[in-house]
Amino acid sequence: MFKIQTLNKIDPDGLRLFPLNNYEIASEIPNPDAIVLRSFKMHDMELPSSLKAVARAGAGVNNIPVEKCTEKGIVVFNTPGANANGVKELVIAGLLLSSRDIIDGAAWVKTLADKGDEIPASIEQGKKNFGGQEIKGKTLAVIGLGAIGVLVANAAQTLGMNVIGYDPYMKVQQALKLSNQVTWVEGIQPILAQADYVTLNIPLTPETEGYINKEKFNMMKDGVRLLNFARGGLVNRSDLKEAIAAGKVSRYVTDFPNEETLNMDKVIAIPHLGASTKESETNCAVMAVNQLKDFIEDGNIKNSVNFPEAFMERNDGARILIGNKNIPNMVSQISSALASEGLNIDNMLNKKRDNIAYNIIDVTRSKIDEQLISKLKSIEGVFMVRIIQK
Ligand SMILES: NC(=O)C1=CN([C@@H]2O[C@H](COP(=O)(O)OP(=O)(O)OC[C@H]3O[C@@H](n4cnc5c(N)ncnc54)[C@H](O)[C@@H]3O)[C@@H](O)[C@H]2O)C=CC1
Ligand SMILES: O=C(O)C(=O)COP(=O)(O)O
Repeated sequence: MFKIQTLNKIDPDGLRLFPLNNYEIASEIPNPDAIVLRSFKMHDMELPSSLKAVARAGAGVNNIPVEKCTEKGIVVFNTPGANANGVKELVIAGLLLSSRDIIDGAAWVKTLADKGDEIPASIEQGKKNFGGQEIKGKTLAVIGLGAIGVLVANAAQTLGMNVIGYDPYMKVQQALKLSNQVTWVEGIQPILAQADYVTLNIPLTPETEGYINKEKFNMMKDGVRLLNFARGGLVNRSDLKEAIAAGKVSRYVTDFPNEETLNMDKVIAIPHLGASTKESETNCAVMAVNQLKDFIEDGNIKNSVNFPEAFMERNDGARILIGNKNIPNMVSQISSALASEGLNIDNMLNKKRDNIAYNIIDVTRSKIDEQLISKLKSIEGVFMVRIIQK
């Protein structure tokens, strides 16, 4: 029986892919093999020694102590692109909310509820206070051309916007999906200088914390509209406050409000709804569960943020999974240890990512003595060993 702990409510259409004869799923469960979560912050959590994997049903992994997981041999997964359409649609809504005074106008019109027959005339009289501008013909800068950024860029382009994009680390698969009407800009200064609207679609990492600061605001046009559907920490709060007060930013639309931004003028605050659609929740949960099952049952890795991609067809024997530091002489020590136990390697995969290597080894024997685990773990540099018996 594998034990799965859920730290957020996970879409049932995903969870039901865990066969109940083989999996126990609960929000509180001792010694879990794996955790599935959405935005729950795991940083203060003790990582149980039983934990083999963490699956983020979503994109951002800043709520997970990824480095600590890697040290403990815990594989962290996310679900790239699975909620990108949900976020794209809300970013487009954000573009419109920042352009037309829909929110203030809708709040004002409610105040007329007791005015009876005067309502239509009052509306025509008062609507002049809620005018706006159109997005057609305006320039949108998309910062981060990943799963979300590319969808936003393409959609905004079809709405008649002049779309420019910036992403020094863009993946080829994303480049192939980007409309050829979107202009690629090399530097952050030239892209911010041209933009009437800026949308942030980059991850929050130690490098991007406070990415939009005084220096970047100074590169922008006066009256720019800034959209942040990525993470609150990307924007320096006090610099934002100054930029709004100075008229540099005419609207800040964010899916990640906090105590300060909620109390600022010109801020449209949304309660982190980007991925809160049935479609995105199902897509993320299904992808997370399938990836997790493939890892727990067969050791294959797809869409991990800390381990290399690894897939090998199984034979009829047992499977040994080994994580080790990416240093010389590991494979020969591992195969000597297996040979000393009389194990014959049938098939082997060795994949590397940054400082770590991951091995999938199929042997001809179907049952292996679990003592092999401590023998392999005694090799300097090996930090994770698991045996999947046939
Ligand atoms: N509001 C919401 O509910 C949601 C928010 N998000 C946030 O959006 C972020 C992006 O999501 P996806 O597009 O799915 O991820 P992704 O990984 O497909 O795309 C991120 C892109 O940002 C680029 N990038 C990284 N650092 C950069 C920098 N300094 N300058 C320019 N580009 C940079 C990467 O090269 C990549 O192409 C997530 O990390 C998450 O924080 C994601 C999903 C839902
Ligand atoms: O996928 C992401 O990065 C998100 O921000 C979505 O978060 P959620 O799953 O809605 O808590």
